[in-house]
Amino acid sequence: MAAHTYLAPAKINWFLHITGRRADGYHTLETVFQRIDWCDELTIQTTDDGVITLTGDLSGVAMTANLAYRAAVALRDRAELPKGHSLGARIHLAKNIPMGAGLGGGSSNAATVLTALNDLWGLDFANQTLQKIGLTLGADVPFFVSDFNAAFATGVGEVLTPIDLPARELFLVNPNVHVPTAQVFSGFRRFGFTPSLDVSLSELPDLLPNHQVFSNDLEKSTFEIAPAVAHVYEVLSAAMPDGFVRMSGSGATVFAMPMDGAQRQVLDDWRQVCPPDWQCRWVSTASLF
Ligand SMILES: C[C@](O)(CO)[C@H](O)COP(=O)(O)OP(=O)(O)OC[C@H]1O[C@@H](n2ccc(N)nc2=O)[C@H](O)[C@@H]1O
Ligand SMILES: Nc1ncnc2c1ncn2[C@@H]1O[C@H](COP(=O)(O)OP(=O)(O)OP(=O)(O)O)[C@@H](O)[C@H]1O
Repeated sequence: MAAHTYLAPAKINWFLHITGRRADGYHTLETVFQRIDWCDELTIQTTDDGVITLTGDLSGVAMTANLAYRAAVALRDRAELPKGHSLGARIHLAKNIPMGAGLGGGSSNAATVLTALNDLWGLDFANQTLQKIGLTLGADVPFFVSDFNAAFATGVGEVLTPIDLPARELFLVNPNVHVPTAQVFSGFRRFGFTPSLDVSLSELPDLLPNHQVFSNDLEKSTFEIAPAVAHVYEVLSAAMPDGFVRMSGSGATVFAMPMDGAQRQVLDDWRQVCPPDWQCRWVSTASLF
């Protein structure tokens, strides 16, 4: 069968407040996810031989541990097939989104495989069902399975309410360090966390770039684990004293939203001196589809 190519976008978290901890150890949170136009690319061809393979940029992650591969297996396990019928797929992954970056790259890969194979295999599961399957793969997967450009999320990130946010240009800096999410969550408590928001969802879009109201409760834990992330945060904050600077997810990526042309120029100038092994880029939150 013909091969189909899909873009898997990354996300940022505009803020991330920890609101509690479940019995299973996962933390509940409130956050706003928004997609950005920094994408991985997946090419998928289906077969009826019952074999699923993943090739391309596996970046040291064994195929069977890769979230793109695990998504295909999870979906196939849920399919009720007529006797003798078997589902297979050849998946090729081209990575652009850095891993362990707080950008949800692996989660986005998983979501893209779920939605694409649901269509190509003719399974027609409802999106809500795909989100539930996605949640077994990672807390960010349900957002990427949804078709929301931006969403307010609670739970561990699976209770989603879409919100309309304006398209913005953001300056992202990833200092090329891999931050283990588990270690970040295990260490944040010492630094305290933000009380739950008391703003209505309708107020959120206008309030969002307000540095005082919205924070990321994981920042200090990540800064301690990876001082390079703290350095990026300090440099961008110094460059834009009244701008919006925030770490995304559990890091290592920090993003800045310039408030005016002068701040945009400052970031562009800073880009010229960005260390060669760091990834510094402008991205847009405009809807991709
Ligand atoms: C930080 C975020 O990226 C925000 O978007 C997500 O909450 C991360 O969720 P995720 O990708 O599912 O995280 P994983 O990398 O699978 O989780 C690694 C470990 O981080 C801890 N973890 C993760 C998510 C969460 N809400 N609470 C946690 O305590 C758990 O110990 C988990 O075993
Ligand atoms: N296809 C994949 N792409 C990226 N990472 C993957 C993939 N499959 C498995 N992983 C593993 O999952 C981990 C988390 O990857 P992912 O990119 O989803 O999270 P992240 O970049 O840390 O973003 P966040 O912290 O927001 O979840 C990686 O560190 C990697 O070891």
